Amino acid sequence: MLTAASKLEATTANDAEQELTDGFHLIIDALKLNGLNTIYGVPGIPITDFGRMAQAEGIRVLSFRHEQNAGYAASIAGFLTKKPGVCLTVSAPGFLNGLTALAHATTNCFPMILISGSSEREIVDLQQGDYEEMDQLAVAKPLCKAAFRVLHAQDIGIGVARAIRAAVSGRPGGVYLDLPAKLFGQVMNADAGKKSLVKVIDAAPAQIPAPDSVKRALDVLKSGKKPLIILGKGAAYAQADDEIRTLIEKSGIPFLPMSMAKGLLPDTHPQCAGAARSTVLKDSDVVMLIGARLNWLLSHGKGKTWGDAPKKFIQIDIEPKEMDSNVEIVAPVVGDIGSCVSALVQGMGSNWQTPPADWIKTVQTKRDDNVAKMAPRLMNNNSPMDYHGALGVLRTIIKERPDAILVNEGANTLDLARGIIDMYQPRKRIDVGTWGIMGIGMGYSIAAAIETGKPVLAVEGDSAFGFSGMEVETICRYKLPVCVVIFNNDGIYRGTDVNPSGGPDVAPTVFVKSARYDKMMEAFGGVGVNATTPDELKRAVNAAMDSGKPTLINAVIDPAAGSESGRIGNLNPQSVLKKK
Ligand SMILES: CC(C)(COP(=O)(O)OP(=O)(O)OC[C@H]1O[C@@H](n2cnc3c(N)ncnc32)[C@H](O)[C@@H]1OP(=O)(O)O)[C@@H](O)C(=O)NCCC(=O)NCCSC(=O)C(=O)O
Repeated sequence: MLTAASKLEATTANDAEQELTDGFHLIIDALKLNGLNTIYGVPGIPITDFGRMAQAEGIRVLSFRHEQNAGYAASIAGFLTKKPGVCLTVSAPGFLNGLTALAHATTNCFPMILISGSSEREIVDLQQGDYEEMDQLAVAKPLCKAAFRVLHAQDIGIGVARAIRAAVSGRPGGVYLDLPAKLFGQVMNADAGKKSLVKVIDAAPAQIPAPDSVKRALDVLKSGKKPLIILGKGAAYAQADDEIRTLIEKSGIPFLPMSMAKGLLPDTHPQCAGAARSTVLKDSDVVMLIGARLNWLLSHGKGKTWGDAPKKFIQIDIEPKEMDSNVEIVAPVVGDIGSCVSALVQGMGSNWQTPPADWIKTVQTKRDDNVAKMAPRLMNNNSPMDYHGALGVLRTIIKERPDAILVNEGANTLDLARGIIDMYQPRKRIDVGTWGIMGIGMGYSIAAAIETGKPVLAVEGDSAFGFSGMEVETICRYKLPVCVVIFNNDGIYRGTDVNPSGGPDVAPTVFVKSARYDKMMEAFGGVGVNATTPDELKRAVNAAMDSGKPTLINAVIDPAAGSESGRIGNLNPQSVLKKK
């Protein structure tokens, strides 16, 4: 509805006044009607006024410095809330910047809607050279789950409803909503406009698994002498935390969390096999995947990682096409994770046999060995720091503040932090996801602070931070409780590579030596700290988490620390320094 200040009035033939609305307000009303009250975006033609009006109407509008970061923010907002995160961009270049995040959301199965202004259809279709001309709908289509264009104000309600339903139902993903500039100004009768809006009922309906499939899965699980459960980020997304915990504990089966599923049950849980990863993948005989895909992160379910022992896979996923995508799935269970896990728990009955004691013992021994081997390395107070000394401090801080959100990206910084920092609560670790992408850091941090109200600790490689670093201004502008720690070892993987040609340029993996990223934060009124020892790092992070002030800590890491194997993972926390 129009505000008093912006009411548009028209005079009918008999001089009676008729209340009108327009495209701007219909879009705002449609979003609000469906509980979408936050927009992440970058203003500009033709959506600047839209952002202003949305803010005036009570939507939280967060302006970023680059659309890709706003898009990543929207994507992770979708993961954290199960509602589509909304990103708003300008035409062509802004749209393209946001598109990377939309594709990322689709790949990661996060619900997100990219709303983009676009130039005039008539001119675009005749390719007459409009301002920022591009057939955005056609470009977006292959990169998202669904794409819609709304041409008439009376269709806005349906367009927004379809976008929401497409984003969250079934396997969630990214949706593109194309709004040509002319649509915003289209005027229509306010009553008719209101009636044209659609409140989406039951946007992501429960998908109950077939009873036969549940029985089959339980029969296979029961047959295992060395069973394993793998939890993926789909399990974290489902917000079926209690059901999942019950399943794991009732079954007595060791579980391996993928990185964004860490904390669904604490990493310190006696059944957690995170620190016995190689052993459980190689030696297990029955593997139940819950919201995890057999993609590159699980070596496609075959090869050396999985050892020679024959395996039977059970898979729980909402998407039937996921089954048999890499190896044979002997017991597919198709449905939403909450419904599937509840059905499995019910089917287990009251006299479920926990796995043989020797399997449990093997897993526990391996885990305890790995944890014990790593422990002394986390205690050093070296200067410059190594990864273990610095991460040892952060591990303790997260243990003491288990509800903080940990954002993590980088190569070595990612691979080592994943293993070293234990998580205790669901959906507290957000990271590079399915693509192993660089650049999510500041967008994720901003959305995590906005959506959860919790303190955020972003642990960033110096290279990874560079992709979204300008958003520290956004963090300061909105006074968000985000503490960014940059593991600064002067380069990508490490800062000591040399130019083999002997020429004047530094090696492609090397950055400015001894850079002071903390000064960036100070430039915008935040707190900047240069930390050269684990003790200094600990003090600075604790101060930031206590104060909630935007803080950036330049953690000075030995430039020779780090390994190139970080680029594909498989970096053992115990061996990184030996590999350099
Ligand atoms: C799929 C993977 C989890 C597999 O990695 P692995 O190294 O095999 O496993 P992990 O990291 O989980 O564990 C390594 C070892 O540490 C052990 N481990 C795990 N946790 C612990 C704790 N808490 N204590 C002690 N030991 C531990 C674990 O059992 C393994 O030992 P053992 O059991 O003894 O083997 C990883 O490859 C991954 O997530 N990769 C994503 C990488 C990524 O996205 N990179 C961004 C691209 S960077 C980029 O763009 C670029 O560089 O270019």
